[in-house]
Amino acid sequence: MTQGQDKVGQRRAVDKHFTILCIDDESVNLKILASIFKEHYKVVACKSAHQGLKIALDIIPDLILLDVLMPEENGFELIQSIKQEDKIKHIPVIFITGLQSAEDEEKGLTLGACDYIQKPFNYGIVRARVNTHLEIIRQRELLERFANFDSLTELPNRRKWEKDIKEQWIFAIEAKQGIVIGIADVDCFKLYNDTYGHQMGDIVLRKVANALRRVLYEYHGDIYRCGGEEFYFYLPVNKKNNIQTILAECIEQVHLLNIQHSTSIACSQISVSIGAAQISPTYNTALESVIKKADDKLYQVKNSTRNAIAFTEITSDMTE
Ligand SMILES: Nc1nc2c(ncn2[C@@H]2O[C@H](COP(=O)(O)OP(=O)(O)OP(=O)(O)O)[C@@H](O)[C@H]2O)c(=O)[nH]1
Repeated sequence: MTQGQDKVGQRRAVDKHFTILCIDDESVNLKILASIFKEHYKVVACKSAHQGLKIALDIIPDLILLDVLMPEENGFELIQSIKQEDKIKHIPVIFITGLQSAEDEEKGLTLGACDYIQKPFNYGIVRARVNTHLEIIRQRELLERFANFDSLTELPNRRKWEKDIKEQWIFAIEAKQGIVIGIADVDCFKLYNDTYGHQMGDIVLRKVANALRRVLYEYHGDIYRCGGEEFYFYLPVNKKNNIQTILAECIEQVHLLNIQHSTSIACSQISVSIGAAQISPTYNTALESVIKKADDKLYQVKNSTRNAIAFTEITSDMTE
């Protein structure tokens, strides 16, 4: 296989993650659309607006190709229903229709369609227009990724933390499950930079991030880089997770990196301090107060030995 072919192959593999939902009451049109797109995208076809809405809500496609004239509910009515559903209102809809007047086209676009293609259509034009809209989605996904990730450690960043922790918090409340919120901070990192240089410091941050992530992922938690050498994390509490053991494993895995730190006052190797708070939250508990408790605990360790854990279990009325 040539390098060029390989690239095309990779591109196709990436494209396959897009799903196009085609809604048209004519089987022959659905067959044509499937034949145009099935090589590069996943195509789901359906023959009525009612069914189309149900499928869209179920599979959340990346793009919808929609006929206008259909028995019972028509495409103009369906797009209005789509735009009222939070889960799918962002999905681009392209009308493919036999209606050829400027008024109809204006109506379709005003109702929120991103494009309007008249039948009989040219295969190449349909393909090009669909590709353009999927390319916009691809770019948006890329931007979102960059906006949510820290390029040095490849961990999600503070922006993502703020979004995810709210979701995890709500999940814990509804599932009546405990959650641990923690902060891990590299010890004497300024001294490390001063002794070994900033570039070596960057390598340490990457390695520490990786070591902590490996442990927390194993127990279905997640970790975020929220400051220079400060990592926020959460862990779900369940019968299988012994929290104190997991936190001790985090400390241990950082030790096992075996990175010498001759000027540290905490340890002769790179180490982290961890502050963490466990709670079974209710709608009356404030997430910020639990993060503050974890921060207080971290402060406590930093003011003593460092290279250790300070953990507290708090009740939903915030008493320890
Ligand atoms: N190499 C590197 N250093 C960073 C980065 N972000 C922050 N830092 C450094 O991290 C150091 C943090 O210093 P301090 O807040 O004084 O904390 P510390 O020296 O780790 O001391 P304790 O937390 O009290 O143990 C500063 O010197 C920052 O310059 C980064 O991306 N790369």
